[in-house]
Order: sequence, then structure tokens, then C-alpha cells
Amino acid sequence: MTDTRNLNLKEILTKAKEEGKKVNRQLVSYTRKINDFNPLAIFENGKELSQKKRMFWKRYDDQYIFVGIGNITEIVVENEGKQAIYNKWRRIVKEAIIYNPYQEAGVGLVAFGGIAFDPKKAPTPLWAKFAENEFRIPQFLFIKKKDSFYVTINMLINKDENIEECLKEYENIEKQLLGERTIHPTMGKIIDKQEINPEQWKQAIEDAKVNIQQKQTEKIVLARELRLHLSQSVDITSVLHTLIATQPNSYVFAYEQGTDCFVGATPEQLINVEGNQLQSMCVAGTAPRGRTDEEDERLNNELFHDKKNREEHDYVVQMIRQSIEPFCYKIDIPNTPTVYPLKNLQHLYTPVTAILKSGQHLFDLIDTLHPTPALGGTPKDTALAFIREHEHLDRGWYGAPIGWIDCHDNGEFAVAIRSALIQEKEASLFAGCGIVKDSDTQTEYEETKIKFLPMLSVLGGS
Ligand SMILES: C=C(O[C@@H]1C=C(C(=O)O)C=C[C@H]1O)C(=O)O
Ligand SMILES: [Mg+2]
Repeated sequence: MTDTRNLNLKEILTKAKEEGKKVNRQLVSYTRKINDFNPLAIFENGKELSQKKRMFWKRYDDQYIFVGIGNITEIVVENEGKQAIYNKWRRIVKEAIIYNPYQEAGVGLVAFGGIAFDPKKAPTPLWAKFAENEFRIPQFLFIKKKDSFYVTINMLINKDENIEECLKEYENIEKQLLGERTIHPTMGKIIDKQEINPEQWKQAIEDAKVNIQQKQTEKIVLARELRLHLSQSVDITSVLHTLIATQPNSYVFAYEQGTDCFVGATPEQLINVEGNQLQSMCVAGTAPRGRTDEEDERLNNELFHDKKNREEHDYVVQMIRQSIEPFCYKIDIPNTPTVYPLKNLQHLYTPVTAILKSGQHLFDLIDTLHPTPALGGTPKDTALAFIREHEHLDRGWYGAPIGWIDCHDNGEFAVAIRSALIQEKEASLFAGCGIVKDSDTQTEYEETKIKFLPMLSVLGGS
């Protein structure tokens, strides 16, 4: 990390060119405050300027919005585990020339990405455009943090770079990205909606219950797919617009990979690390929302007291506590959950806070936490083996950590549920539920139907 305080961008690039002689291509990251911007306008303006590599992230409480346009370099590791991703990230940070006068988590050089739910499961063509894991450093990163707005420009400068030209080009792109635009959301029609093998999925639930009765596992999460054919290519900006409008209390994310885009509105945080402060969430146990206030209150109350849902939830609380214990102290987890309301459903919810011991970092925690019993099961390895064998679905990035890390190891990852893989005029939606000993197959089936709704409704279905 080269110290570039008091240099302007031109001077920095000239310095980078010098460095470039040694390393061939030098990464330069330059951050400055800017006037307020409309994140979705930037996302839309970036459509043609990003080589179809855009990303979007809005935190559930609106405290962070990121729009990433383009990709100057990515981190992809196969069969090496999450530590290898972290090591590559540290190397990039170490070698970069960084200008960033702001000491703010998430502001500056940041990598965004996701990982596959289960690298041991053989992939299918469905997720062909998504690597087992990928973290991307966008060319332009627009950041809204609380009430402040920033842009981070990332560039690769080589020894023969024409600095004047390069600056001009970046200025020009930035101007286009910040150009005014009003978003008029458009939505096509669903021509065909196909539940993928629902009967086979119900059979897997029966098998899971036998597995649980035989005491091999206590909880197994099983997911299924809904495949849509649409009348026109899905407009991702419109999808994000409607998700933001309809799904408060949720992270809204998009990761574009050429003609495919993974999009979702998830309520579930896997982990947030800022300095030595850690946050996580236990989200498991589900009921629909009521049509009237009275019905809503009744369903809320029933969910809170329901033995089966409380059990489903408890496995997550216990596992998160056990997983973070070796890495943290001052772990604070309330004994009783509360009910977390979303537009289409409500969940049992328990917040987790803790202090990280020194030397422990985000990727260690992701490694130990993923998948929690909210998406895998208990015990983890047995449940995963069961899912691998009995669930006829390529989960890809669904149900897995998606998020960001900055160059001081702050970062946040959500669990990518309530999500869809959009492939132009087609889309796959995913939803799963936690099977425990008292699960009723038909009720679980109905639960997944509601969990499809956040994405289904923004794609024109109900
Ligand atoms: C697996 C999903 O959600 C998970 C399962 C839940 C449940 O079974 O009650 C609730 C929230 C999540 O932990 C999903 O939405 O696809
Ligand atoms: Mg459930």
C-alpha cells in the first residue's frame, strides 16, 4: 500500500507509471467525495459502459449503498478454500497505490463477490457463468454511506500508459455514469412458470424426516427452483427499483455476469465486521403476513410460540454461538427471538454481537459460519451430505455468502436467499425451508411458495 497523501490524481498516475515499469500493471485506487447521486441512475447508465459487469448492494437499513461499474481485476480461486481468496485480496491491497483520505469502513478500494453454496456439489450448466467463487474490483465504485457520497476509481496503469488520455477517458466515463436519468421501471409478462420437480422435492422432505427420526441429523434445509420464461429480457435496473420499493428491512443485491445476473432481496445477514466489532443474525422460522392487522398480530404471536419454528430457529442460534466462540469474546445473543416482519412473510430473528479477538478476520468467520443451519442443517457435514444426495438442484450462489471486503478487513456478507438467477428472458428463482422432526411436508411446500414471492412479484408474477 503506497502512501499518496497530498498528491493529485495526475501525479499519482505518473508515479504509478514509474511503478508499472517494475510490475507491468499497477493498480491505482483513488477516492473522493462527490455530490449526491441516484444509485439506480448510475446502475442504468453503466449498462453499456461496464461490459455487463455491474454490481449493486444496499444494506437492509439503507446505511450503505454500493454501485460497482466494470471490473478491473477479479479474484477467482478453485478448490483452495476461502483463505486463498483472502490471501489474494491482501496481495492486491499491498501492491496497490491507494489515495483515500477517508478513514471510513467500506469507502475506497473494496472487493465484491460471492461463493457457491457447496463447492463439493457437481455444478450444472445453470450457473456456468458463475465461478465457484469470485470477487471483483470494479472500475468505478459509487458509495453512499449514511449521508455521504463517494466515488472510488480503480485503474490499471502500465508502463506505456498515456496519462493524459487515460485521465480524459475516466473523466468522460464518470460524467456519463453521473448523467441525470429518471428510472421508469418496466416489467414483462411471465409466459411460462414451471415448478421444478415439486413431487421429488416433497419426497426429499419425507426422506429428511426419516433421517432426522433416525437421529442422523436434527435439521436439514431443502430448496427448490421455479423457472420462468418471460415475454422480454428482464431489465435489472427495474428489478432493483421495485425490490427497493417493496422489500424494506432487506439487503438488495445484484451481481451481473454478462447476460446473467444474480439478484435478490434477503433479510439475512451472515456477518458484518467493522474494526473488531462483529454482528450476525439468526433468521429461521417462518409465517405468512396477515391480510389485516389482527390476523398479522395473530400470526406473529403463533410464530413466536410455535414449538416447531422455535426449534428450527434454535439450531441456528446454537450453531452461530458455537462457531464464533473460538474467534470472539463478549458474545451477546438474547435468549429469546423476536419476530422480524417482511413484506410477504415474517421470521423469528435473534441478533448476535461480539468482539473479534485480534488476528481473526472476516474470511475465517465466513468459513466457520457458512452454511449455518438456516441454509444447511445440523450437524453441518451430515446435513450437507444429505442435501448433496437428495436435493435435485444446483444452488450455485443461492443460499451462500455474498458481500464485500475493504482493504482494512471490514466487510459485510448477506446470505443470498429470496434470490433469482436472471438469464435475459428466463429466470430461476430459489426457495428453501428448514426441515425438523415435526415438519409437515405440505406446510413446508407452502412456505417455499411464499418465499418465491419477493422475486416472483418483481418479475410480473404473483
Ligand atoms: C432457505 C430460505 O430461508 C431460510 C429458511 C427459513 C425457514 O425455513 O423458516 C427462514 C429463513 C431462512 O433461514 C429461503 O428463503 O430460501
Ligand atoms: Mg421454516
